[in-house]
Amino acid sequence: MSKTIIVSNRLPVKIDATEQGIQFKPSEGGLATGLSSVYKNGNNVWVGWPGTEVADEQVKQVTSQLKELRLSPVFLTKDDINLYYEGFSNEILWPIFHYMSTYARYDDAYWNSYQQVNEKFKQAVLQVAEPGDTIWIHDYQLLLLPGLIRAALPDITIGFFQHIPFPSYELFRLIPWRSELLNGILGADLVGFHTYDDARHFLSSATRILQLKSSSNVISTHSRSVVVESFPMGIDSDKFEEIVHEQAVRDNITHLEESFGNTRLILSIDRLDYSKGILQRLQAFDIFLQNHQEYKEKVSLYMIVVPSRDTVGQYKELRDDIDKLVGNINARFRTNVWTPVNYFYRSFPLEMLSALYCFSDICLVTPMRDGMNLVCKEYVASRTNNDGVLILSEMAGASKELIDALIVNPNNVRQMSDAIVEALNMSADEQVKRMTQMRLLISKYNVHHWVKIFMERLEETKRMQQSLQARHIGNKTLNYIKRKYARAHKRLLLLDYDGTLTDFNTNINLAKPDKELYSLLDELCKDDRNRVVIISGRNYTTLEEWFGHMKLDLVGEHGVWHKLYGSPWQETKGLTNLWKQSILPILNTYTERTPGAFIEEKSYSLVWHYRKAEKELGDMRATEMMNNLRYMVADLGLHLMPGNKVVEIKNSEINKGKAAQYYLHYDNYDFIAAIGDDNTDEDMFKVMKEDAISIKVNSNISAARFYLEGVQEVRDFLKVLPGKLLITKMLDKVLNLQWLPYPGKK
Ligand SMILES: O=P(O)(O)OC[C@H]1O[C@H](O[C@H]2O[C@H](CO)[C@@H](O)[C@H](O)[C@H]2O)[C@H](O)[C@@H](O)[C@@H]1O
Ligand SMILES: O=c1ccn([C@@H]2O[C@H](COP(=O)(O)OP(=O)(O)O)[C@@H](O)[C@H]2O)c(=O)[nH]1
Repeated sequence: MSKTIIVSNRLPVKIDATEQGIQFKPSEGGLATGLSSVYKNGNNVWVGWPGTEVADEQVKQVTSQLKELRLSPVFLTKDDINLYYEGFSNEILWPIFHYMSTYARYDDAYWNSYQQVNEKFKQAVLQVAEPGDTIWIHDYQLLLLPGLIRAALPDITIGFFQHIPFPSYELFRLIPWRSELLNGILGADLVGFHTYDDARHFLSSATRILQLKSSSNVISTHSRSVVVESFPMGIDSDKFEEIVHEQAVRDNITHLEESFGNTRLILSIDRLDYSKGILQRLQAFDIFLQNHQEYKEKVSLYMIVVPSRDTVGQYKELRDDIDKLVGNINARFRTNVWTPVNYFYRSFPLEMLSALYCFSDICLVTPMRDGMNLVCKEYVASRTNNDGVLILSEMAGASKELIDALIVNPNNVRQMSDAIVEALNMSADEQVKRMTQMRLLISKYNVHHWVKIFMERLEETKRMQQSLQARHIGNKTLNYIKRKYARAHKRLLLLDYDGTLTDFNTNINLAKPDKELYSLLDELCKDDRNRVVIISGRNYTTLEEWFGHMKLDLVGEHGVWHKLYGSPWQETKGLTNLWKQSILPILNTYTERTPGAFIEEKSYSLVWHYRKAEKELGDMRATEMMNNLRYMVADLGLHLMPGNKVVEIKNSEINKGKAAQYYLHYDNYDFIAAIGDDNTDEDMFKVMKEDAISIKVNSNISAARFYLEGVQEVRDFLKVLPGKLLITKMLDKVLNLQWLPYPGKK
């Protein structure tokens, strides 16, 4: 039976070495607490670090004890912990991803260790992985792992989920090893984040830094399509609702009632982390106490800070700063019967957390940045009476869902202090109204729902990839096409130029044919059975200059100009270009506003190029321009054609489909191939007969039957097409029989 292998830096349990021997305690932190409800299903396995250095002589025992829990340990040495965990993960990635770039310390030793430890995790996964398994990798400590596993197991299903924010491109690109990290993540089939913004930022970094193409939320890497989406993580809400009724929790609530009497409690729970906004929260509480003497002895802050990463410099400092500020506030406001801030620097068992969630009137969750934040969700799930108020930072992923909380900006300490006053004065009805909405959401979008939709999407992604992969021309398909080619008496080859025969160049005049291209075209033209046509959007003068001397047919400007080999150029009759006077000034205004953009004027079309402009700006301007021109273009009988970093405006009766049709009617061809990479080539694919060899380059979303990755693959394909057949008649029969059904035109 196939299984899911969960991989994260930390296992859901950590080692607690006591005098009685080795024991395991639950790990803190959202990832471990959230996923531990899930991995227990079926025969799933969890691979990760048991949270501390383990002496060599204990490795065997720890491994076998963990194995019983279906946990597979990765042991980290002291150096690994210093350099990979505290160093690269928590002194580079954590601050950058939480928008605190000045905290980052770029160090080659950290990077080397990060690579080595990701490799260690790969080995651990390979030991348990079997064909058919699904591997689900979690978080920023393991960004290289999807790529490493993909290289070892090319067909395995890999999901990757990041629990912390993905920063904007401007932050991410600061990291010296940004390309390696992105390539690592893209080893996955599905990449998930908590919020839409994180997914959008990732797409932007991957396409800009790695120069990859994307269509909506799908990135085309050189060998696969990777889907990027948001999956906001939920909690095990039933668990939090049910535990409220347990005796241990009731006892804890009684103790809290005894200790706090009528004092209203504001709850704050975090790991020690500068991203959690603990100091700013204390400042807000300080302002609240200063400005609202009426709450003296009536309101206390109950603040739990769970020790975390306290060997990292910034965390140590933060701990000292919290100690000081708590001391300062208490020293100034404390009375004989009241402590304003009840501060605990340690972790608590679930039964105590649950009692605190139930007992506290307000939960104050105000991180400066947080991937999701599960504490606020746990508070909501525990409010079985539907009362209580949640004050939530707009910088927490959870704020995108919990819109009925009092939403605050954690940098605005006055606003937070005001929100405390508003919460203390909120009517019971209003509390119930808000809490009921939030509880419905938390219960529906729980952790099981999160796992389900992630896994379903992962399966769907794999199916999509497999169907696209089937269109890629591999050896078997190539043999089939070669056979067809060899048997044919009259062949038609319709070849687009830019992006198909030659790579894109930011300078359009430099995308010239080279020796290799000339020689392969010569080879094809030599055969009298072949009619080779370059069918391009380029103007005819350029085509004449580059190919006029060859035994080729040429089609320029998508069909406006036409030259049969041996005849002069011909122009399509009845076209007008008077419309240019109206359109050109509009294109000029967009060119003025977009550095790098330029206009190409052809005899019957205008092209707005932005290949030299900043990509996002160019895309935005192109969309704006098309919206602006839409009605005018329709009135003038023109067609707007978005392409790869271009928008072309041309007569609506001209397109590559019509140009191709001319050839289809011209003769009776028994082998037809059409190859192109752009939107304009889709018109050509759509008029092809069912048995034609239509091939889309660089994108697998097309009406074409087949797909090739890049110019070099097209060239290699055209080179081997006339070559010797390596298959026997019998094999040919098998291949024909096994041939894929025609995928249908879109
Ligand atoms: O393992 P540690 O270094 O001790 O840190 C604890 C975990 O912190 C982070 O949690 C994140 O995941 C939560 C669940 O998705 C999310 O609510 C929160 O916003 C994140 O900060 C970290 O992502 C984990 O890898 C750590 O184990
Ligand atoms: O003493 C404690 C305090 C908190 N938590 C848990 O730690 C997690 C914190 O997750 P969150 O997403 O809020 O933040 P993270 O620490 O992962 O950044 C929550 O599930 C808490 O219940 C815990 O196990 N023990």
